[in-house]
Amino acid sequence: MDDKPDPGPLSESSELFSFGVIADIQYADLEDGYNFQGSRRRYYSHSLLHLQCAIEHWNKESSPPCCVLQLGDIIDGYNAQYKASEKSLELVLNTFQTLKVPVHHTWGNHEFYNFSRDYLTNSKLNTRFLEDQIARHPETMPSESYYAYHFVPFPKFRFILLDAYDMSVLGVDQSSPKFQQCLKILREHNPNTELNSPQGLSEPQFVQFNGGFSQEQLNWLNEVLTFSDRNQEKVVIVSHLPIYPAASDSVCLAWNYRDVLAVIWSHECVVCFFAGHTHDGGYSEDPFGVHHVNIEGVIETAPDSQAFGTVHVYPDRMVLKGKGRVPDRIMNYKKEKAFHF
Ligand SMILES: Nc1ncnc2c1ncn2[C@@H]1O[C@H](COP(=O)(O)OP(=O)(O)O)[C@@H](O)[C@H]1O
Repeated sequence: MDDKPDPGPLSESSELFSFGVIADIQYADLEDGYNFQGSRRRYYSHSLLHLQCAIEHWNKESSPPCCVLQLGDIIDGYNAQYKASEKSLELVLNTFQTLKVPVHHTWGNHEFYNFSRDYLTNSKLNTRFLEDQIARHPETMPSESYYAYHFVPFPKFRFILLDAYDMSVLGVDQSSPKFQQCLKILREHNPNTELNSPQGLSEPQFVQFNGGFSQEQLNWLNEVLTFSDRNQEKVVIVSHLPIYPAASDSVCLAWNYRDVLAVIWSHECVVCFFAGHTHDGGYSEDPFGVHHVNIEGVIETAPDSQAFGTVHVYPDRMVLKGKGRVPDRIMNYKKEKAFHF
């Protein structure tokens, strides 16, 4: 199944560590279905078998990954309709229990179709306990009002998990001021009666199934990246929603993707940004040398294929080795920014 050519010559330098990536499992105990347009088949129950295969692969690696990044939408919204949200989540999380390394969970729209933000905060999908704190830098501590944190899986490498539904009408108490504020933003950009429809929009990302980043979260991100720049760290950012138009269907972008890009582009340290949501995947290197990688969704992956990857980290680059429909990618660090160990 993995008969793709090698991703090009690798330099003599040795691998420092690796990590796994997987997106949009969207498990449900249902017959196959289709996406909204009817153009992509969705394999709701087979997605669990895809996850099991990915975990078996990571567990068997001679040099195991340091962790796995689960990019959100772990179970499908249909579970809520069938009152199966908790049962399905338990099944998928029990499968993740067989993984021998930690998993970091990101939250996507389907998390909010099934659960409230409060429920998620108190659930096993909250992996903030895996965060690292920076002593004497309280400005790098995330607030409790969004689900985001950072951690250091290997010296000089910082991973940041972002909350792309910090500003959203999903999962928020409808009587709260935040809900009213988010609904106002959404309505200002989307006059459609059906707020999930991007029809006629000049900014098609303003749909109900997307969300955005609050100024508070962006300020926090800026502080963490400032610390990373100063300490010559390499940074990997993870979010359910993509932020770079050339790597994604425009309907799938975060509402205020430009604001996140502006923060990232004002720093040197960011190597790559991993997202899910766009089930067809995508990749682009932006003009500032940041690699945007959208991982193909498990839910739209046929039983005879696969959709996950392992990223191998070297002193001068990261190499994504994809399985099945996830392509290999070489992500060189910005010029002059390679580590010389
Ligand atoms: N073009 C559209 N017009 C109206 N509703 C839509 C449109 N695209 C998606 N939706 C609705 O938005 C919700 C999320 O869409 P879905 O494709 O299931 O999201 P995801 O890709 O995250 O699985 C669903 O309820 C779907 O019916």
